[in-house]
Amino acid sequence: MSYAISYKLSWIWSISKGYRASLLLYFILELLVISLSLNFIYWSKKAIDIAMKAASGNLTYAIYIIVISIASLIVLSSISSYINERVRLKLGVSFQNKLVKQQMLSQWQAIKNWHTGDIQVRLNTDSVEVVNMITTTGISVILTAIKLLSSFLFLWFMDPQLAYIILGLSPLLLLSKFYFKKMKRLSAEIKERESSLGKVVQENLRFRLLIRGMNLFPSRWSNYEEIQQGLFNKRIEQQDFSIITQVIMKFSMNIGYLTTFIWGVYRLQAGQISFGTMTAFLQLIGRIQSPFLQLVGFLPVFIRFRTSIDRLLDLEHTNFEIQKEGYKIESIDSVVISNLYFSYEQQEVIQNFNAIFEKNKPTAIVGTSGQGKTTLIRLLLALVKFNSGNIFINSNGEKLLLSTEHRTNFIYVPQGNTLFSGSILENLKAADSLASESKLHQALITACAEFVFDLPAGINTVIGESAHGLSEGQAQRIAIARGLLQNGKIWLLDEITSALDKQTRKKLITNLLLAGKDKVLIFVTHDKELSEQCSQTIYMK
Ligand SMILES: Nc1ncnc2c1ncn2[C@@H]1O[C@H](COP(=O)(O)OP(=O)(O)OP(=O)(O)O)[C@@H](O)[C@H]1O
Repeated sequence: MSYAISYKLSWIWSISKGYRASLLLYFILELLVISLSLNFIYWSKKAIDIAMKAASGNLTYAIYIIVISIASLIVLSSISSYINERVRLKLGVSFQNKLVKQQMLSQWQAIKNWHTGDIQVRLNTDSVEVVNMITTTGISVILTAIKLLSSFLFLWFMDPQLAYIILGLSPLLLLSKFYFKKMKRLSAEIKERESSLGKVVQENLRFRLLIRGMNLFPSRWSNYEEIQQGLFNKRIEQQDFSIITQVIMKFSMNIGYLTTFIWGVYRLQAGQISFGTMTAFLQLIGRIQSPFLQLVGFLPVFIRFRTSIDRLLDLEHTNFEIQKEGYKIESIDSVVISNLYFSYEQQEVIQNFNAIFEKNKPTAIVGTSGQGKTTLIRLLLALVKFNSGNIFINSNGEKLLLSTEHRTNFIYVPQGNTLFSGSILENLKAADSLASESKLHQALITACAEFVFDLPAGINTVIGESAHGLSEGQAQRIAIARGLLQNGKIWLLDEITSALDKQTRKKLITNLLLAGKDKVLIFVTHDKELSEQCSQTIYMK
């Protein structure tokens, strides 16, 4: 989507909050550097003229000023680069933190619509593009324009005719609509292809074993190669276009230099200018041409920046959950659902659903695939909002309307493999960073995960991405232990016995029913043995 310029500007302005003073200081220092460098040109011209007896004055004094100008120039430009680097890094981190946090809090619509590979590309490349523009490139553009203008005015004061000739020779055609349009199109196409590549790479790597196992390697590889080739072709097209524009630029730049040189030499011979003025001409032409070249070089960066803003704004324009501090409820008697309706977009998944989940009375929720069991869990965890009806928690006779702040009272063990890469201990500590050794052991024992103690590195065993290195049943039991460490009074356990053998399943059910006897227990399950041991069974159909 393309956003209005005023909207983009106010967005950028908001990103720079907290860094504006440092950016202003950087800008002022760079301005000083520009004026010092012009001062240097003026005094070098003067020194040469004094030395050639073309002007009167004190040569030692002129040299003194030249040395001071150069020394101050070095000091000031070092300080300004230091400030700029710091701001760039700090702003980069805070901006990326904000974006990652938003994405971690995104609601189901965004999760469904946005591929993590695409999000990663946007977070890693587009955010860098925006931060660089705010901290460095944007200010450099203004400074370069000032440099160009001041050098041009300086030259104009010395020789107006020459100044006009140089201006006329500048490759202004590069600022044409054609150039902008083509660069904008190429930049958008490249970014789109980068996102597509990000998606395929992420999935091809995540499922690499499965892909080979399912004999899908040839098709997934050719899919990858096709996208990579498309991206390569677009980059080549952009490179060729840049090279052609650079050639045009260099050509006119050299003509500009030659013109100045010939013009100066003839005027020097005719005695119309001094030798000092001639050297100042040659220095100034460099000082006009190089900022001009820089300004033209900024154009593709600027075009990429505009595309990046659109891409990041698209990402930001998704729905996010407002973070609220968790609130622990002292005592929970029951969770009540009444007349609940919920739909994903057009599809109604839950209609007029009613249930009471009481403590000491474990509930089994059963139903065929696609009936809305996982959706019900999402509703209980306030991860999705229902259309109508109510969910409330009964606590000592008080009815608390369910909201995200109550999530901290839940223990949720999702189905499947949900361990993070790192050690088993790190996974457990993610739930309770202060858990004592005995608490960790107890959780593992209740979850029938004693096998952890027999591993060569025990609880410090490192597991790979998606719990690589553990069986599905083992990963599931560690995930249960992790859930148990959270001290919630409402337990939501989704298909926790699906990957276990009969004996372990039986033991796990006994352990959980015992450990959770004063809790509100809700099992989503296809396991008949488990549902038979529950006080009530709710069928979803
Ligand atoms: N993020 C989503 N966006 C749109 N529709 C969804 C989404 N998640 C689930 N659905 C739809 O909602 C319906 C219920 O899905 P849900 O995952 O709750 O079923 P389930 O009973 O848990 O199934 P299973 O036993 O297979 O896990 C399905 O028809 C599914 O297509």
